[in-house]
Parts: sequence; structure tokens; C-alpha cells
Amino acid sequence: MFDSLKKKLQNIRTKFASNIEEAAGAEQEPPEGAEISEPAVQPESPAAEETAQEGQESPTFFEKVKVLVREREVLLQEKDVEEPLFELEMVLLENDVALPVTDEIIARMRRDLVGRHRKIGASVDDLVVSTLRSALCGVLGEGLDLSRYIREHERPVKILFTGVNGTGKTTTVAKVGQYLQTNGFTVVIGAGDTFRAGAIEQIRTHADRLGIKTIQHQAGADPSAVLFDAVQYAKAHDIDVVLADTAGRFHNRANLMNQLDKIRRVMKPDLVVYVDEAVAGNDAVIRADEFNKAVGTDAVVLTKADMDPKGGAAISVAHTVGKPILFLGTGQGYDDIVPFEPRAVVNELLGDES
Ligand SMILES: Nc1nc2c(ncn2[C@@H]2O[C@H](COP(=O)(O)OP(=O)(O)OP(=O)(O)O)[C@@H](O)[C@H]2O)c(=O)[nH]1
Repeated sequence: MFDSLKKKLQNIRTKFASNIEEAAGAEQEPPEGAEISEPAVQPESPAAEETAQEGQESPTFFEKVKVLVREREVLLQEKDVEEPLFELEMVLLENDVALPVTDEIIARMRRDLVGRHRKIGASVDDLVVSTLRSALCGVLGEGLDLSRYIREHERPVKILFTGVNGTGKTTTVAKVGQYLQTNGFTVVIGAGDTFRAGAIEQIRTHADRLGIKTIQHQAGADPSAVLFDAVQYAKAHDIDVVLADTAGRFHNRANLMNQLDKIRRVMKPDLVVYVDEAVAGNDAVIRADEFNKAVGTDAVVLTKADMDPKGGAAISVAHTVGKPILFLGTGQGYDDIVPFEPRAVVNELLGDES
């Protein structure tokens, strides 16, 4: 994931850095007519001093100026960052980052860079990276640690999975079941997709393989009743978590959305988790937002991240919906699920924090 974006961000960093170096250098230029032959710059280090004393090649004027500007602050103007900001905007949009989220990242970068005295540390790239890091962290928000959430809430914690057809909801229910068992929690699955032929068998097969109990009714039964029974089972058997699968549906199908509303009222989930596929890019972000408006969403899972080189949905969805990403699905195996940690994502995009 992010392969394409990572490479392009590296180029943008270089562009920002060279523009800032240039701006800082320009700030150092003496006024017209002033003496420029010998800038009052001390060699940077004892090693540099030694080199100078030995009469070897002394640093050029430009190198001396660079040393000087790195030790002080620079006041950047809009024109200094206009071009790389525009390039950054294009790169984000090309990689499926939603327009309002792109705007937000650009606005944060501009706010952090323009019109402020910024201290240039050891490297201009550090300044660029820290500004980008803070803009990206700003839109990714905080993650949601599911294990911690479960430990801090009354059991059974009830998690309802919603989303459109075929995005990987059922597989995700199984993966989350496996993840929770590995983390020491007991789990029951409610086979709430009573609509699609074969859906009950599908979730049952997954659950059997993982040694998880499934609560199921006949095909065509009322999913609210199935999920109510799953919750009763969990209460009676001291199970930590109920995972509720549901049929795929589009937010504009009123009857199916009413069914979801009924499920919510009957099952009273603690978390409603919207599942969509990262590869759908902006479509996934728009659908997530629409689902949130229609039935509410507490967290998002993005599946098929392994097939998405852009990563735009992962960057956009939390800011758009205003809810955290819980997991990324990274393959078809039960272990192919990773908790979404915004900091780790930013580190992957920009390189580890030094
Ligand atoms: N590569 C990849 N494939 C995935 C991932 N998650 C699910 N899939 C595959 O996506 C396909 C659809 O998954 P399902 O779990 O059946 O989807 P669903 O949303 O429950 O489908 P409906 O019940 O029709 O709504 C299956 O072939 C899964 O193996 C993932 O993270 N990566």
C-alpha cells in the first residue's frame, strides 16, 4: 500500500526543500552595492576549520551562506512554496485522496510554512517532513485500539458490521474473530446475512475453521432476531464479543436500510463498523460517508489494502466520516488484518521519525 504515493511524496519533499533553501539563500543576499566578497561566517565545525587552516579548498560563498541560514530562522512567503504545494495537491488527488482532505492537507502545510519564522535545523528536509507529518497526522486523526476498547467496556461488546455487497464484510468478521481470539477474547458470531443465498454457510464455514460458535437461523429469517439471539448467547456464556455479520446493502435502498435500523434498535451494538474496500478509492470514502449519515458509523475497516497501491481512501476516510479506521484488510487469509495506526501509516509514507 502507498507505493505510488510514497515515491511521489519523496519527489515533492525534494522540491519543497530546494525552494526553501533558495528562499533562505535569497534572504541572506546582501543589499545591492554591499560588500559581498567575505561573508562573516565562521566555519561550521572544528573539522571544517582544520580544512580551512590546512589551506585546502575552502567552502564556497554559497556553502557558507547555506551554513548560516541553517543556523537561523527563515520567513517563507507564499511564492516560495506555491509550486511544490500545487504539485503536492496534484499528487494527492491522483492517488485518490478526497478533494476536501487534499484541501485540508494543503491548508495545514500552508499555515505551517507561510508567513512564519521557521527554524531551519540540520536539514531543510527535516522541516518539510515535520510539516508534512503534522498535516497528515491531522487528517488521519486518532486510531481506535479495539482490544483496549473491549477491556474498557461492559461485556459482551457488540460489534455490527455493515457495508455494500462484496467488499469483504464476511471475511472481515472472520478475521476480526481470529484477531480477538489471538488477543485472548472469547467470541461468538451472529449470521445476520439471511438475505444472500449461501451467506450463512459462508460465515459458518469460516467460524468452524476458527473454532468460533455461530448463531444462525434459516435463510430469509429476520436478521434482528438472529443477532438478538447471538447477544443472548454471549450473555449466557460469558462471551466477550459478539460479531454481527449483515447482508450487503446500498445506503439508498430504503427497505434494507430500515432493516439495519431495526437491527440497531434490537441488538444495540456498541460499535457499528462500516466495511469497504480500499481499492474503491474515493467511492469507498463517499459510501462510508453516506452510510454514516444514514445509520451511523463508529469505525471503518478498509479491505483489500494489499491490492491498493494508492492508499487515498485510507488517508481520506477518517477525516471525511469523522470516525477512525479500525483495521486494514491485507489479504485473503485469516491473519491478513492489521490494526490501523495513524502514526505507523505516516511513518511508512515519510520514513520513520528520527
Ligand atoms: N485481496 C484481498 N481480498 C479480500 C480481502 N478481504 C476480503 N477479500 C475477498 O473479497 C471477496 C469478497 O469477500 P466477502 O467477505 O464474501 O464479501 P462480503 O462483503 O461479505 O460480500 P456480501 O456478503 O456479498 O456482501 C472474497 O473473495 C474475499 O476473499 C482483503 O483484505 N484482501
